[in-house]
Amino acid sequence: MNKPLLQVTNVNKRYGAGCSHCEDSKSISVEDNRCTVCGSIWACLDVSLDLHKGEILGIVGESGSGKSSLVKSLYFDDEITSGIATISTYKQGEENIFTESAQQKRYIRNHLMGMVYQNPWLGLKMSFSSGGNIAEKLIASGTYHVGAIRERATELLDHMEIPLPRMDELPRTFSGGMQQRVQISKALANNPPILLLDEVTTGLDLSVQAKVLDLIRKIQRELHIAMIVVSHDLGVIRMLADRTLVMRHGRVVEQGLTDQILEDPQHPYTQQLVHSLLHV
Ligand SMILES: Nc1ncnc2c1ncn2[C@@H]1O[C@H](COP(=O)(O)OP(=O)(O)OP(=O)(O)O)[C@@H](O)[C@H]1O
Repeated sequence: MNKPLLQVTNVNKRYGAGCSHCEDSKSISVEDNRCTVCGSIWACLDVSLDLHKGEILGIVGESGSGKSSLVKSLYFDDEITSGIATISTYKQGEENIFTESAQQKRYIRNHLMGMVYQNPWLGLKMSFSSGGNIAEKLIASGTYHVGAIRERATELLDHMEIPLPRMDELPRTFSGGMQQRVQISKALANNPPILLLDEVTTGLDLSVQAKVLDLIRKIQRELHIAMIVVSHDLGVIRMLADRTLVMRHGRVVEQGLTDQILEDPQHPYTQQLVHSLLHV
């Protein structure tokens, strides 16, 4: 198989000062990721994953399992404690992006990745119009021509089924589902090969959620973009992900093809998740 587009190896993310006891990840219980000595929380423990070109990788787990910490670290919103991540189209996949300079990290964020947050206030500037939000991302990645920006914004908003007359309106006046669609348009503005989506449909009404999920599937099919989709909801993961990683207390407890995980979950925690999905 080709080299993964994104390869993450043994990522650890700790909140708190840490101590000699928890430096050894084996001393952290699989039932609780808090260090019993210093109280630090190990949000990610030895997390490794591969993301291939054009695939959707789902990350599922209950609240607090470390999913957001992982994607926020990949987008450099948060610093990791240790670990490696490489992107095959960045410096031939030979540099650990976590140890790059602030300037290089900005380059990676602006050219190689897009991020869609659960909370649209984190991904959008509510005092800019929706077109202005897309312009901001395009300018950050080196597109300055006003006509080209306007054209790209029109194309993206149309793709996400946002009525074009609303391009000049503030997203603060939009519904939750529309805000998420503007956020996705903004994240796609610079054509990144990798899109990170963190609980993007959580909190939306079911019909609105279905529309956003459909649009995500559509853009993945049309643009062949690789995505990491984080959700506590296995139903969302089932709709979107080719492969799935199950996280619990900071650790990856199971991974495989989504269909396989749904049909024959191996870990007791995954069995519980699948059972609750089938019995709602
Ligand atoms: N800024 C922070 N300071 C201290 N602890 C944090 C911080 N952010 C997250 N944590 C802790 O890290 C662990 C993992 O949190 P994280 O948000 O990554 O989980 P999650 O699986 O994304 O859950 P959710 O969907 O509820 O956000 C939790 O125990 C959480 O309390």
